[in-house]
Amino acid sequence: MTSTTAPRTPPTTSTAASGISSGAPTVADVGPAVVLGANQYGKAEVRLVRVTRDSARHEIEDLTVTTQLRGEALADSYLVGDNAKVVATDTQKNTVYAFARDGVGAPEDFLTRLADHFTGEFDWITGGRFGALAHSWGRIVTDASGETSEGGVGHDHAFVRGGTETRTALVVVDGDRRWVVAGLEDLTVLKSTGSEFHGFPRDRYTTLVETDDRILATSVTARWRYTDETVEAARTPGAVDFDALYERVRAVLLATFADVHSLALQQTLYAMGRRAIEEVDAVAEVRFSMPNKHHFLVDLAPFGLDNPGEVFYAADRPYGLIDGAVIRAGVAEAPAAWDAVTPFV
Ligand SMILES: O=c1[nH]c(=O)c2[nH]c(=O)[nH]c2[nH]1
Repeated sequence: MTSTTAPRTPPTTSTAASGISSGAPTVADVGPAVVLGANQYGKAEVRLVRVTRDSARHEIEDLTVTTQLRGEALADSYLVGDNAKVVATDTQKNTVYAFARDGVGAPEDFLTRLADHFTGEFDWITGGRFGALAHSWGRIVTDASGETSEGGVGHDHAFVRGGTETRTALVVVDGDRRWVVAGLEDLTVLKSTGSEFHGFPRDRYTTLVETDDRILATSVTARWRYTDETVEAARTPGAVDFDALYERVRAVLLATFADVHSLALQQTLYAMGRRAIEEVDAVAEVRFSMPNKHHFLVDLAPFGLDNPGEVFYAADRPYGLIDGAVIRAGVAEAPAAWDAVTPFV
C-alpha cells in the first residue's frame, strides 16, 4: 500500500521496542519508514509422549509443547537475516525431548524448566511463551474386576485416550516477571434440567420462546492465572503441586456447573469463576469462553406425538458464545500473560 499523504523518507530499519536503528540497509532506497513490531519465534506443537517404564506398570504422559523465544537481540534475524542469536527452532524441539528424558511431571513445571533453560543458557533470550496441551490417557480395563497382576486397576500398559478434554498450561516470561496460566479446553458438560432463560427483551425479530426448563450444555474453555506468590514459589522445583491445583479447579468448575440453578449461561459462568477463586487461594483470575450448545425441543405434533421435554435437536451451529473473566479483587492485572494465551499475530 502507498500513502499519498505521508512524506517520502529514507528507509529506516529499527525495532519498535527499542527504537535502535540496526544501521544495515535492507530495503529499497525509497518508501515509508518501517519498524519491526513485537515478535517471537519457536517450535510449535512438539508432540511428546513419554513412557515411564521403571516397573511393569507403565505410566504415559502425552503433551503438545510450543516454545517461543523473545529478546531484542533477535531483531537482526528479522531485519537483516543475521542468525547469530537465533536458537534454531529445531534446537528448541530437541531440547523439549531431551528435557523429557528426565521426566515431565506437571506441565507447568516442565514449561518452567524449559523457560529457565532458554533464558539462562542464552543471555539475549529475555522472555518467551511456553505452552503445553496435556492429553489424557486412561488404562484399559480388560476384565470385570479390572484388577491386574500389579494390583492396580486397569491394564499395566494398554491405554485408551481420554475424552476430548485437554489440559492447557502456559508460562510467560518477561525479564524478571513471570506468569503461569493453567486451563482446560473442550470440557463438554450438559444439564438436562435446572436451567431457565427468560426476561430478555423482545423486538420484532425475537422468536425465542421463554423457558423455565431447558437443556444447558456447553464445552468449557477456561484459563486461570495463578497468583504472583504461587508463581514465585514455583521457581523452587516441586514446591507447588500444579497437578493437585488443576484437579481442584476442575472439580470446582464441574460441581458449580452442576449445582447452580441457571438463569443464563452468563450467570453460570460467573458462579464457576467465583467459586474457583473462593475455594482455591492460588487462583488470581479465571477467564472463560463457553459456547451455548443449543438443544431445541423437536415438534412431534405432526406425527401425532407429544414431546414433554424428551426429544431434542442438538444444533451444531450457530451457537451462543458467552465469554467472561472473573478476577480476585485487588490482584494486579496481567495483560502480558493474557496476550500470550491467544497465540499472537
Ligand atoms: O443462557 C443464555 N444466554 C443468552 O444470552 C442467550 N441468548 C439466547 O438466545 N439464548 C440464551 N441463553
